[in-house]
Amino acid sequence: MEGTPVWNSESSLVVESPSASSSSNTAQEKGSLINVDPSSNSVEADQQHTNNEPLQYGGVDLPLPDFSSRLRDVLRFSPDHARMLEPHVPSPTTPYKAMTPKESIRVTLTYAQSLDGAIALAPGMQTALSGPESKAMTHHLRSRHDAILIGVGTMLVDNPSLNCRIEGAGGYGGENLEHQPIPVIIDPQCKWDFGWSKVFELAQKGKGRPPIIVHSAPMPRYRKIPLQKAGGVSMHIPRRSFDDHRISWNDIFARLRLEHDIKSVMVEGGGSIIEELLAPENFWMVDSVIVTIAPTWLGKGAVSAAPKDCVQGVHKVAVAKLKDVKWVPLGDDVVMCAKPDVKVPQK
Ligand SMILES: NC(=O)c1ccc[n+]([C@@H]2O[C@H](COP(=O)([O-])OP(=O)(O)OC[C@H]3O[C@@H](n4cnc5c(N)ncnc54)[C@H](O)[C@@H]3O)[C@@H](O)[C@H]2O)c1
Ligand SMILES: Nc1nc(=O)c(N)c(NC[C@H](O)[C@H](O)[C@H](O)COP(=O)(O)O)[nH]1
Repeated sequence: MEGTPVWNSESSLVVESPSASSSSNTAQEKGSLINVDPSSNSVEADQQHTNNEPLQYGGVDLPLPDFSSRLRDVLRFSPDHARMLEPHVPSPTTPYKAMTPKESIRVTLTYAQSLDGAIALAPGMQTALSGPESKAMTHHLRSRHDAILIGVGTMLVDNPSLNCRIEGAGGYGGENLEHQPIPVIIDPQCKWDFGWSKVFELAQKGKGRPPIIVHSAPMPRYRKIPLQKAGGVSMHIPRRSFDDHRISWNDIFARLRLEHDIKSVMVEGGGSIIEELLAPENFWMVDSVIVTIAPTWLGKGAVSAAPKDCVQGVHKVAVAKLKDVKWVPLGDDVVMCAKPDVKVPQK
């Protein structure tokens, strides 16, 4: 389809951050980044002088301008909006709800949809739905989670950066890899070629962390070696059973917590992943739902975020419900923040 809007790809930076450093897969409780200017969402870098040669005037060296935090495509999110979202993002005081303390991980399900409940124009198509303000919100959310999780379908279609480009995050004016989430890709059959991805490029540049790939089929050496060389991790989790190719979400979240100390994960899609987590057997694992609704209709044939229907006895019932709902207008979009209205099953 011609003229389909897509999100801008990763920023080529005018000035390299001096502090790119080694990455670690050990997660930490995350604090908040302070973003000072609510009126602006991106900072254009001054392109007039980008190398490290001293500027000269009449044979005299002039002091170099300070570009350290003036990076192209760096995003800002208004502190007022950040405060409104605060009860819906993980913080060290948010109680865990999982079954055992070891399995405790806070899960935020977040995505953008049209007015007809679609997340992309067609299968295999990246579609920009979030406006600039809600895009900045997504990156603010990324800064507040230890990990960001997507399905391989999204990875193959979108080739996303999966890093945090909020001003002050590591590689974007901040130190090391501070506030950069660990990308987690659910890729049961090892289809993703990490070596040719943006995630790889950003990890090499110190602007994002190397990923964890969750798979159930054996990972071939030609995939594993570049992954491990870059500091990434292959996490083998067997599928549920012989006739169910899926991996259990309880296993995925428990292993992320137990083996990598990931205490919070932001699930960004795509369609199949959202549908699975909204299903009654999984929805209790979700702590927070944050959905951006964009003022557009994508039409029939679009990729929907609709879970399988639910029948109790002979009656159809709602699949999933929310409570503590808050609506936050952000630019032309509206963002719904809420908590699942479900009981945690007892073991
Ligand atoms: N609007 C948004 O917020 C948003 C967000 C993300 C993706 N998208 C769009 O969604 C589309 C991709 O969606 P999709 O449904 O094709 O792909 P997906 O990203 O949901 O990935 C699906 C794949 O993940 C794996 N998977 C999922 N659950 C699994 C489980 N329990 N066990 C084992 N493997 C599992 C399977 O291989 C499956 O084929 C793209 O068009 C993308 O642009 C939109
Ligand atoms: N919040 C949101 N609004 C959208 O309009 C849209 N298309 C996505 N899609 C999510 C998906 O994971 C994308 O691939 C990444 O959002 C790409 O963004 P990055 O390169 O990682 O910054 N997400």
